[in-house]
Amino acid sequence: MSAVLCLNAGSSSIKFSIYRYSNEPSILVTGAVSGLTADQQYLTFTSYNSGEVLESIKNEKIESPDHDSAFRIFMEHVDSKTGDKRVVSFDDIYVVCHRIVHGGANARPMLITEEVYHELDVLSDLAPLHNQHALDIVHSCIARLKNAKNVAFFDSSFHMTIPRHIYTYPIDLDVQKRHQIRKYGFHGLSYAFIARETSNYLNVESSNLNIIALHLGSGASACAILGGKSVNTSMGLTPLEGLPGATRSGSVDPSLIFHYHTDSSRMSTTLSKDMHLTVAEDILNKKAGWQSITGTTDFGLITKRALEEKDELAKLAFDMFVDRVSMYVGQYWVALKGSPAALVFAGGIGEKGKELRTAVLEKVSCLGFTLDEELNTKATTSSDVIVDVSKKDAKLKTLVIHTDEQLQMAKEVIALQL
Ligand SMILES: Nc1ncnc2c1ncn2[C@@H]1O[C@H](COP(=O)(O)OP(=O)(O)O)[C@@H](O)[C@H]1O
Ligand SMILES: CC(=O)OP(=O)(O)O
Ligand SMILES: [Mg+2]
Repeated sequence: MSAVLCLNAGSSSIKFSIYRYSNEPSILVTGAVSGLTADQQYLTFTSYNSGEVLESIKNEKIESPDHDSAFRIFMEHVDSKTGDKRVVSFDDIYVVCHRIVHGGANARPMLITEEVYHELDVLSDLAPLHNQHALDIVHSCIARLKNAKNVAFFDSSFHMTIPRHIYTYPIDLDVQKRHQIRKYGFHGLSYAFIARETSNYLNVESSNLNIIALHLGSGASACAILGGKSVNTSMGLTPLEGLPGATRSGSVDPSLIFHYHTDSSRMSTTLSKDMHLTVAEDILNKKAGWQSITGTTDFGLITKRALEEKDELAKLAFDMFVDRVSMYVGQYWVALKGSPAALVFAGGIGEKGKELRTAVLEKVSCLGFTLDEELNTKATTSSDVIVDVSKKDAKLKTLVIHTDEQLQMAKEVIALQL
């Protein structure tokens, strides 16, 4: 048997899937380790035999300090037998697909050679919560799966269709050119998955598909898709721009950092003159976001505290997120000339956060989007890839899509016959 291993190193989780290598990839093993930015990590793991569940572990508490150790734990499970059966052996793995968040201006997947590895290593600074973790895993795969090819899939590739006046920043053009500074955008594998699934669901040719897509997880972004292509997205040079995340500030006034001083009651740029730029970057990427307001990275918990326990700071974080997300829906409504066919929610929060969807829909209902509360509740636990949560006969659809970056990579690698 020939198999494809797909690895998706997110900022707070790592997701893994192994498929049989065939025209329509069929699932053999899938799993995730979540909570990598929290005190406790959880493992989920399911293996299948001809579509039937063979072994299932749900949210088992584990200790995993980083992405690479989570990957090792997953591989130990793959290697262990259930009864006398092993669903897939390491020797079966023919190709490993790695989700690499920052791929520079590369529009296509690349076979990872030593040269490509170093090229990606250089980009690590531009995705400080992602690229290095993914590259550590590439390293482990090269050492452990000696027969397998390693292919890099870039989250930024999907956005290479964004027009120049949108991807250009209003700063010195020579500097931008010299340092390849531009809006790149991320979550592209998820948006490619969403675009394909929505186009099938709505029975609209991909070249006619206009949607606003929201990928809301530990990192959150919005994307305007016009004619099946990304024409704008909220993340930028790095995944820091745009919406706030679990530990990321999202867009703030760039001067704010010069006034950021925890030990002084006075505001002055001279007080922060000793703040090194990497410290600033660290604060905005790792010590900001809703964790800095509420003390937790768990948006499910924030929602519960905000709406059930009436916790003031949780409510503040919740309302801030709803505000920022709704503003992008408005902005992209204009980008799509008022003609999107659907608003799509995806990512950990987009898929599980029914309260968040309700709150965002309240804000954007003036545009014509609707939400059926019963379907909204069902969507969170549904195993369907797409759940239509709009009201009956709504012209504009509101959809929840259980996005799957691993399956997107598997389909692409098989189509490319890599
Ligand atoms: N019931 C829930 N309601 C809202 N958010 C949730 C819920 N369960 C999990 N989440 C959030 O989903 C996020 C993880 O999203 P995910 O897209 O899986 O992760 P990553 O960004 O690491 O890829 C976490 O911030 C978590 O708090
Ligand atoms: C790009 C990004 O922020 O990804 P994730 O949400 O998986 O951390
Ligand atoms: Mg993710």
